[in-house]
Formats: sequence, C-alpha cells, structure tokens
Amino acid sequence: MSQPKTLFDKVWEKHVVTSSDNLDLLYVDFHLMHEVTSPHAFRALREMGIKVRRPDLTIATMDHQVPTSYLNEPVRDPVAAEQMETLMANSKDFGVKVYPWGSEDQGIIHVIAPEKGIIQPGMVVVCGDSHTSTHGAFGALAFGIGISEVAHVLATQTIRQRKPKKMAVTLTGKRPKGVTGKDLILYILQIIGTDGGVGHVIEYRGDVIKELSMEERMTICNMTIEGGARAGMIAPDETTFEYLKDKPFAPKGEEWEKAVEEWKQLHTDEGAVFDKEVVVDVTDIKPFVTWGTTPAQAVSIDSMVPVPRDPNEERALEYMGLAPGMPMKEVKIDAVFIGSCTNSRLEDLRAAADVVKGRKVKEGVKAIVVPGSMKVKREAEEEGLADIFVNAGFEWRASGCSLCVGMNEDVLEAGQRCASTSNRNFEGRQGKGARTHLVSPAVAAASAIMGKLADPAEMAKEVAR
Ligand SMILES: CC(C)[C@H](C(=O)O)[C@@H](O)C(=O)O
Ligand code: SF4
Repeated sequence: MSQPKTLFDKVWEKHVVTSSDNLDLLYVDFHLMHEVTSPHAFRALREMGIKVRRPDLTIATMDHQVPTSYLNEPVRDPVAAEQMETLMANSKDFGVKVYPWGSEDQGIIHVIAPEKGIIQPGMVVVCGDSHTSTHGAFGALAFGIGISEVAHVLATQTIRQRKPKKMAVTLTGKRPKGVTGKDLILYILQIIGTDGGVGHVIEYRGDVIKELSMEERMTICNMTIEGGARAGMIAPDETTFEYLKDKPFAPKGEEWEKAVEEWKQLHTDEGAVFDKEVVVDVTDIKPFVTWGTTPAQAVSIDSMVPVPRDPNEERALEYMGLAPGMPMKEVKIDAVFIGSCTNSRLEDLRAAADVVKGRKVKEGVKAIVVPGSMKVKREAEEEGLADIFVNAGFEWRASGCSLCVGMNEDVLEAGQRCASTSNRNFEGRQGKGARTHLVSPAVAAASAIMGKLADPAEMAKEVAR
C-alpha cells in the first residue's frame, strides 16, 4: 500500500509541475483579484508585453475601496475612484472578467468566489490577499500571495512555493448551543497564538468540524491566517457537495457525478502524520470576544479583562482603554459592524437578524450591516432581513470590505469602540485610534441592542421584543 497522505499532501502533489532548489512550481486552478493588489501586476505585464495566460481562470472584483453608503453616483474619494477605473481598464485590456462596483455580481472577493461555485475541492486557489485562506473550507489549497507573485500567476498560471509543514487542529467534544464558527476560531487562536501556525498548513478535523455549515467552515479557514498559518483546510463532505451543487461554476450532469467521486478521495488517510497536532475540546466554551489588539487576545464573554502578562499585552490594554478585572460584558461600545469576508454571508445576517428582530439599537450606537455581496444583499432583502435591521436602527449598506479595513469612507474616530464581525483588531484597523472587539454576528447584534458587549442568550432575557 502506498504511504498514507494528508489532504494537503494530496492537493499539493497533484499540482506540482516541476521542482528545483526545494521549491515547487504549482499549477494554479483559479486566480482571484481585487483593485488594491492588481494594478502593479497588470503594469508589470504591460511593460513586458505579456498577456494573461488564462483569463478564463481569473476573475476580479472591486471590494476594498468601494463606497457602501451610495451607488450609481460618481465615487467621491479620488483615490478609490482611480483604483476602480484602473481595474476596469486593466480587465478590459487583458480580457479578465470583472465584477465592478454597482453590478449585481459585485462583492468581497472571498464571498463572491464561493457563491458562484468557483471554489471546488482539490483546487489550488490564489489571490493577492491574505484572507484567501477562506477557501480552504472546500478542501482547496488556497493562500494569499504577494504583489509580484500576482504578476507571475497572471503570466504563467503557476506559482513557485516551498512546501509548508502540516498541522492538525482537531476539535473534540460537543459544541454548545450559541457557539458559532467565529467563537470556535477565536478560541483556537487564543490557544495557538498569532504564530502557532507559522510555516504550516492547518487541517481542521473532528466531528465538531463535520457538523459545521460551509459558512462556518469559511469563517474558520478565513481567520486561520491570523494564527500565522499559510492556509487552512477542511476535507470536503456531503455538506460541501450540497453547497456546490447547481452553483453557476460547478460541474453539471455526468461531470458532476465524476467530480464528486474524485472529491470523496480528498481526505487525510488513516495513519498519515502531521508535523504538529493540537486537540481542542469545545464542550465548555461560550461566545468569545477579543479584548486586545490581536485576534488571539480573546476571552470568553463571561470573563474579565485579563491581567497583562507582558509589555505587549500592557500596550494592548492601554490602546483598548481597558483595565484588568473589568467584566467584558460591561465594556460599552460606540459602534457595531456586521460585515467582512469573515461574517457577511446570508447565514451570518440571519443569525444577527434573529437577535435584533423586534428590538432597537441602543441610543448613541452607530450600527451598520454591510452584506458580503450584492447577491447576499438581494437575498437578505427578499427574506425580510434588511427590514429587521433597518427597523431596529441599523444602516443597511451595499457590499464591500467597508469598516473591516477602513480603506473607503467608513472609518471610526479615535477612541471609538466597535463590536465587529471582521477578522482583525490591529491598532488603527478601523480608523486611527479606533478600538475593535472581534465577535460573532449574534454577539455583534446583541451588543448593538445593549450598547455594550453582550451574550445573545442573556440579552434575549433582558430586552423584550
Ligand atoms: C488589502 C489587502 C492586501 C489586505 C490583505 O491581504 O488581507 C486586506 O484584505 C486585509 O484584510 O488586511
Ligand atoms: S473584508 Fe476585510 S479581511 Fe476580507 S478582504 Fe476585505 S479587508 Fe480583507
């Protein structure tokens, strides 16, 4: 019998075109692009007189800099306007399909690619964006690449990589009610730290993972990068196939049957060895929130702000304006952001709307919902979620990265504190001096109602509909 292999080994080996100097040249099945990391690459191709090798395996969207508070008007920010025009021109010149701002297919690149069925098990997917790790949820090997690598992929449809090591994170026990994919990944990050995955590709395993929806798997893989890993992966199963079936880019008819048979082989063989293994029991966990300025600085919502253990943690507390011993549930907030490629899919908006329904956002709190794609926006409107948010006092926006990164006009003021469903709480991430607490959509929604970080289950008992 051949050597047992991990899921990652199987996908990697299938894509090696050639090797030299400990580097493998990998074939790329799909290349995703956005307006921020593409201009340089297109310029490089233009200067060298090279065409895009496989425009049919490349798509681009506008997400980071697009306005979300208005559509069909000239873009007010000149820098954003220029980036957007540049992407339009480059896409046209190089024959790459683009989903521009205002079009019905536009959205955050990591939301629209899965939504169209582009991401399929066993693929190698790259994008000049760190959160490309999202797509590992499908059993694809998906990772972010640098700007010069974007040019290389455009020109050759391949990428040179050193093979990362293998790490397993196995979730055991029973997931408590009210604990979401977001809580699980915050909990995992708090255990492994921001460097726990460095040099590795993490495979998430165990029954807890098998029971998660595709949306929750995407949330977990999305934030894998915050643990320093190159990528996160989850073996495809019936949940994956169910999600993909009939999506525009998915194989159809006989091709579908054939693909599913192949995809079923994409799992780690019994006896395969990982370089590093972490086992996490999830039985006793609660919703998780961050208190500091890294996604790993997180605690249970029932806990207190911790006593700092080193100068970094001291600095984080100072930046966050928090004192040790203060209950997390007493931390007052000024803003709530429900959005980002971590948590802006229909299921996320449903979870938040479920908490908000019939209640009102606390006076003085600015709360916005930014759907991950225009498709999510339309669907949420059709099923009445948008009305629930608007009636409660949320702003209902068009799709984009928005307050996740503050590269458009959505930024917070210095000192403002936000409960955010995004993935990064670094200093200044949501605006200079702004403070970010990473939370799940349900916790964000409950926090909007309470005006402070809140556990949705307790909020429901305190605030009538
Ligand atoms: C702008 C882009 C390169 C960046 C990334 O790589 O992740 C952004 O999406 C982010 O989330 O910080
Ligand atoms: S939503 Fe946030 S994390 Fe995701 S791609 Fe946009 S800026 Fe990056």
